[in-house]
Amino acid sequence: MSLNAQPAASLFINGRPVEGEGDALSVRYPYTGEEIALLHEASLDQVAQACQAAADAQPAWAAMSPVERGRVLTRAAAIIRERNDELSRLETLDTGKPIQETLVADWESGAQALEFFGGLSASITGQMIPLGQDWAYTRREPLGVCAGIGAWNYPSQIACWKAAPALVMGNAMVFKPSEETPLGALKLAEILIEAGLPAGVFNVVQGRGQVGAALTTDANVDKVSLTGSVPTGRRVYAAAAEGMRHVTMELGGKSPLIVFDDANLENAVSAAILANFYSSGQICSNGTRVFLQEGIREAFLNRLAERVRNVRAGDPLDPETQHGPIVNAAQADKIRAAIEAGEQAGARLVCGGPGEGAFVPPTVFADATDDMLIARDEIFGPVMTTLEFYDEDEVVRRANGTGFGLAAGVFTQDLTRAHRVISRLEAGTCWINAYNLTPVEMPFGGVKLSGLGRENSAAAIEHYSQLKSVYVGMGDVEAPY
Ligand SMILES: NC(=O)C1=CN([C@@H]2O[C@H](COP(=O)(O)OP(=O)(O)OC[C@H]3O[C@@H](n4cnc5c(N)ncnc54)[C@H](O)[C@@H]3O)[C@@H](O)[C@H]2O)C=CC1
Repeated sequence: MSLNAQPAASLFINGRPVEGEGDALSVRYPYTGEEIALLHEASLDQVAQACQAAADAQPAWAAMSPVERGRVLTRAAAIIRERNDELSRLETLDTGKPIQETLVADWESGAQALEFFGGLSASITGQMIPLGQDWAYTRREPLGVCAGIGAWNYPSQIACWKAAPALVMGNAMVFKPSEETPLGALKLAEILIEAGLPAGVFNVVQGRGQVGAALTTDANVDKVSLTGSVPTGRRVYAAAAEGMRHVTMELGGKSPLIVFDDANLENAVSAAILANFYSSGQICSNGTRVFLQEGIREAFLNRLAERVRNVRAGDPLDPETQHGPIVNAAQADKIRAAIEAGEQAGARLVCGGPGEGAFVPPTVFADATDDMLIARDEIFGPVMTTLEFYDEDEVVRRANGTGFGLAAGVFTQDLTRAHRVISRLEAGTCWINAYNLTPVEMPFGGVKLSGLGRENSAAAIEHYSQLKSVYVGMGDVEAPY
């Protein structure tokens, strides 16, 4: 079967495909390394053109009624669902993630975001504030042009999660996917046009960090929403600050998953698998520090090793495959270096290891300590670090002993302990007796270095709009002289 995934052109500006005038960008299928498309980055002029197209198109889009804007998004969701098979295959080629994942978790999650915000659109209202004779009201207005910058692990989902709330509020968007996974966003641009979005409201530029930096500081850009690493987040936030631009930062993590002695063992093991190995571990909210209370530790590790041994790794396009390759060789090397550091520091390898070529197997460390690199750094690969603990206060302190604060999970049958512990954890997105479920109805985002702002749910609306307050005088104006 041909793996050719060459799009009509590299960029999408003002409603049509446009070829990039910048450096070449080779897109490779992570499983075979084969080139599936050859794109070109946007030149800096083309970044400015895309932002200008967005600025020109935005006022008319914002002037449409909310129900009309919502309808466009709802139609786009339906088109995505009709083409889910084809889109998921492309997502698998772009990312290397198993087709059994992309069929249910990528475009489908994007469609849910479009559906959710499309439906919410018409019910977003302001406030009426009585002031005696006078009164005031508030209007929720668009910001203008929003820049979206994505990571490579969930490229199409990220594009939809950013586009849906931005567009529904009457903003226009220029989106730059990760240079590793540039294909899905181009499909989203086509689908939105087909669904009735006016030309120029959603544009796609391609490129590496330099293109992202130009987008962040373009004079037409009012907001930047980034999904990426903490170092990139720092740079983008600082650059955006110069123009007083709004930001949403969805950054990395090293999240704790705490398993108390009384937890349901099988569910806790399942959650730890979902928290570490889905998408070959390339998920920002992963619970990569698994704290095991001493009484459950041995049974947990035995059962985990038993289940991980059954994983089916292989060709991501094979529907039976559960574990795919790492996105590229550089990332695989980085993961292997972390595994080596774990072994050298004296942590015990329970299962897995460095693997070969594009593949790193699900890897579990035991007997780790908090100061080891594998317990401190985001590895962004299938590496779980387990740590032993004795009591609640201790585990809360250790779980919070990180600069990150994206997510956290607790497994226990004790209702009051579950809520007590969660309330003390410094994390933006938490789970009790579950892990890594991110329904569109629930706000998603981090605290501390893991970012600011929230995606999904009605909370995202606040981050893609600004409030105007209007005081209405109903009587005479009294002045002192
Ligand atoms: N919190 C969240 O929702 C998520 C966070 N992530 C995080 O993303 C990281 C992995 O993704 P990567 O693509 O490796 O991240 P990255 O930080 O290397 O790149 C992210 C994006 O920023 C762009 N970029 C790089 N330098 C830039 C600059 N100076 N100005 C503007 N844009 C720039 C890149 O081209 C890319 O599109 C991990 O740390 C992961 O935790 C990933 C998925 C979800």
